[in-house]
Amino acid sequence: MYSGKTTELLNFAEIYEIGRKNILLFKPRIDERYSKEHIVTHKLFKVDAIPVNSADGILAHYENFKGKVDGVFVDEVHFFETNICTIVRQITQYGTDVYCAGLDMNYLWEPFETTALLLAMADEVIKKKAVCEICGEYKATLSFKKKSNGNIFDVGGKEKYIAVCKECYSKLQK
Ligand SMILES: Nc1ncnc2c1ncn2[C@@H]1O[C@H](COP(=O)(O)OP(=O)(O)O)[C@@H](O)[C@H]1O
Ligand SMILES: Cc1cn([C@H]2C[C@H](O)[C@@H](COP(=O)(O)O)O2)c(=O)[nH]c1=O
Repeated sequence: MYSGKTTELLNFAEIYEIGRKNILLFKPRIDERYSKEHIVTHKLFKVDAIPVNSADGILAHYENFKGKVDGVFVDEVHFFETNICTIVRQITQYGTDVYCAGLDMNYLWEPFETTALLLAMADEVIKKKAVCEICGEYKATLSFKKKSNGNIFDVGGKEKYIAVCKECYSKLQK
C-alpha cells in the first residue's frame, strides 16, 4: 500500500488520453474509500472510473463500447476473483492493451492469488515500494494490519494498515 500503484496506473491512462485513444477505467465496487465512481490516489488525484461487482462487468462494458477500445485500466485487481485472468486474456486477444494495478501480498505476507496469476501473464511488471512507516526507509513492500482480524479482503487505509519493510514487519509480529 502507498507505493504509488494507482498513480502509475493513472499516468499510463493519461498517455492514452493524450494520444486521443479510447480507454475504459474500472474499479471494484467495494472500494468506496475516497469515491464510488472514481479511481483516486492517496494524493487525491482522481479520474472517472466504472465500478464493477466482478470481472464479468469489465467484459460487459468492454463489449458494449461502440468502437475500438485501445486500453483497459483496472485498479485494485487483488479484489477481483481469478476469472479476471481469462477476461484480461480475452480482451488482449481483441487487440486492447490491459493495465492492472493491485497489491501482490496481503497483510499476512502471502500472495493475493489473482495478482499472482496476473503477474505470471503480464508482459511487463512494475513492483513498487513505499516508505516504511516504522523506520522511514524507502523499502516497504509489505502491509501490516494494526488489528489482525483474519479478513484477507478488508477495504481500508492508514486506520487499518501501515506500509512496512520486511525487518519492521517481523519486529511488529513479535
Ligand atoms: N508510506 C508511504 N510511502 C510512500 N508514499 C506514501 C506513504 N504514505 C502516503 N503516501 C502517499 O501515497 C502516494 C501514492 O498513492 P497511490 O498512488 O494511491 O498509492 P497506492 O495505489 O500504491 O496505494 C504517494 O505519492 C504519497 O503522497
Ligand atoms: C494489505 C491488505 C489490503 N487490503 C485492502 C486495503 C485497501 O482497501 C486496498 C489497498 O489499497 P492501496 O491502493 O494499495 O492503498 O486493499 C486488503 O483487503 N487486504 C490486505 O491484506
